Amino acid sequence: MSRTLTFVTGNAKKLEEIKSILGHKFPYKVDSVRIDLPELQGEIDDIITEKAKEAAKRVKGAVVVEDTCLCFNALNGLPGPYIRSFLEKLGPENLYKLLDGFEDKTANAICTLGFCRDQHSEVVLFQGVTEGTIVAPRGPRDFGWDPIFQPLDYDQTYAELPKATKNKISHRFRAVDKLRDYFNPSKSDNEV
Ligand SMILES: O=c1[nH]c(=O)c2ncn([C@@H]3O[C@H](COP(=O)(O)OP(=O)(O)OP(=O)(O)O)[C@@H](O)[C@H]3O)c2[nH]1
Ligand SMILES: [Mg+2]
Repeated sequence: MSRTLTFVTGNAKKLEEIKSILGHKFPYKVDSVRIDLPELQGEIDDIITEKAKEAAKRVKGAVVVEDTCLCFNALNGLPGPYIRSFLEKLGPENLYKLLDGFEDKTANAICTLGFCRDQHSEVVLFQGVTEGTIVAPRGPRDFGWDPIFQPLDYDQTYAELPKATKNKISHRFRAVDKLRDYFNPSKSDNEV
C-alpha cells in the first residue's frame, strides 16, 4: 500500500478540518491537491465513487476525496449532494428560509470519503452523519452552512462552536475516524 495519501479537494476549509482531525500521528504522509473535480448527479455512493476514480486517474496514485451533503428531512433529503449550488445561489439566510412552512426543521449533515488506491482499484467508502436542526444563521460566516446547522444536544451552531468541538462531533470527524481506523486499526492518536 502506498505510504502517501493525496486529498483531492477544491475546498480549503474541508482540508483544514481533515488535517486537524487526523492529527500528526496518522501513519501515512498526507498530501493535498487543489482540484475542483466534476460531480455526477444522483446517489451519494455513485457521486463519490466516480469522483475518487477521476481523482486517482489525475493524481496517478492513492487518493481520498470527500463529498458533503446537507439533507433536510422535511424535503426528503434535499438539497443533499446539491448543497453547494443551493448555498451559492441562496446563501445561509435563504437556505434556512427554504424550511418556512415546514414544522420539521431537522437535518442530517453527511460526509462521505472515498479512498482509491489507483484508478483500477475499487473505491472504499467511509461515511459520517451528524444529526441537527436548521436554525436562523448565527455565528461567523467563514464556512458554508455552518451558521444554520445546530447539532442535536447543542445550543450553538457549528459556526458558533469552538473549532475543536465541531471537529469532535461533526459529520467530517465521524467519517475521518472510520478512515483512520481502516489505515491505523490500533488508533493510538485519536485526539483532535
Ligand atoms: O458549513 C459547512 N460546514 C461543513 O462542514 C461543510 N462541508 C462542506 N460544506 C459546504 O457544502 C458544500 C459541499 O459540496 P462538496 O462536498 O461538493 O464540496 P466542494 O465542492 O466545496 O469541495 P470538493 O468537492 O472539491 O471537495 C460546499 O458548498 C461546501 O463549502 C460545508 N459547509
Ligand atoms: Mg464539490
